[in-house]
Amino acid sequence: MIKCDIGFARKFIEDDAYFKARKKADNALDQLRDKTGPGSEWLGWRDILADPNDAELEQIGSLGEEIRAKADVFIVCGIGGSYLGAKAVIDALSPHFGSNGPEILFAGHHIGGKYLEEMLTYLKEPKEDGSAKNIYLNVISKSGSTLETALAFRILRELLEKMYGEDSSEHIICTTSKERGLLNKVIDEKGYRKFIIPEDVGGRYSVLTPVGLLPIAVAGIDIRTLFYGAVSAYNQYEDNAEDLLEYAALRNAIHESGKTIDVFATFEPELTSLGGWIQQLLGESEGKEGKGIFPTVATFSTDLHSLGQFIQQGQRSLMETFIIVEKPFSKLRVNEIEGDGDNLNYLAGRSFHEINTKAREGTTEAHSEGDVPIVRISMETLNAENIGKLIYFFELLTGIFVYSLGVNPFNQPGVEDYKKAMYRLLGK
Ligand SMILES: O=P(O)(O)OC[C@H]1O[C@H](O)[C@H](O)[C@@H](O)[C@@H]1O
Repeated sequence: MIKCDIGFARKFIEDDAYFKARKKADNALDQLRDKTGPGSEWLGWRDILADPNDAELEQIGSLGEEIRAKADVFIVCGIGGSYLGAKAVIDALSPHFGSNGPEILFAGHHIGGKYLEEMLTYLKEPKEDGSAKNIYLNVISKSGSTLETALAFRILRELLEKMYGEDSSEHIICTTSKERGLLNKVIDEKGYRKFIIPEDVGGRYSVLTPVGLLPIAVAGIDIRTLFYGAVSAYNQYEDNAEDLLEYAALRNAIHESGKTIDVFATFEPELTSLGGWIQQLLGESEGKEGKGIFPTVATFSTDLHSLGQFIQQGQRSLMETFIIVEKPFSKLRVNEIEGDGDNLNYLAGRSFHEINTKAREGTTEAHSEGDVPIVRISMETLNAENIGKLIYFFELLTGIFVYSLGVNPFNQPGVEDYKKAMYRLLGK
């Protein structure tokens, strides 16, 4: 179960304001369930959990295994919702160093030429035994026309065609919409394998579709456990969404009170990328019509040594949301040394988990005293099931909170503005 504790934040909000916001949250949940809110044609992220497609999970799982067995390198080519979810889950559940399967690289998520150039060089370099790397490429784009992704795909596709000739179609898997978009033209031409992104699931809500699931499976993570974690959260909140309603109401009341920034912070470096996924999910959903609380991401205690000063004493425009793992997932303890030259023997025998927990408790105390409302979201252990639950927790929270602001959570009209200006400047 995902726990949500608003206790450290609730005291910053008057009862009247909270109960008013709570009413809005209750109505927002009704709108989601009855499909009566704006953008209700985009609620497929709920439907896929209400009626799981086991055959597709099986198919993605076995392709993931096949690629794991064959590939040295697997490239995820996508941007925004087409890579952030996969990266979040993979980083949360994979080893930091070394690899237990193909090396997973990301491309198509920016226009940095040096990065792509160096990637090409790296891909062409032989392995230690002198043989060529076996490379697989998963291009992921619902629209098929996103410039960053399309450009990287063009460059990488050329390399794979040079390396594998006719067989290159074996090495390229496309994840895109059923019929729309330019990628479908290329798929028809070249015969690439294809996975479909349901029309009614927007990019930032798509991690539990083939968009996220194939890369996650290639990383060796059990996608069924992940997916069914989300399914159990779905069932739980269909039954009782009290926690989420409280959190959405509180966030709404904090928004009303004029706070403009929510720092999504974790004390576990494994969860930094999860912050990136939450940032898009909430940010693109709520940031419209002059409304929203800007979601930003921090990893503590690292960033307490850079952003901590501002959070403690800078402009009081902040709230924080801590993402917590309760149980230790490392055994490391502090060793005792003779002479205690570094004065750390007082910690000897204690685990890093305990020290990290004290850092979190100390931060909660200090930031609360600095008038920063803190919400604590926690899972008991870091595993695929709980990450699945957390994914649905934040998807549903986003839907409820953004509807309670009176905003459509499922479009992103503002993103087009930079694209239009860029295309004009490029002479498209
Ligand atoms: O999957 P794609 O169509 O390439 O879209 C990738 C991303 O870019 C867009 O500009 C949107 O703002 C995002 O919501 C989306 O996730």
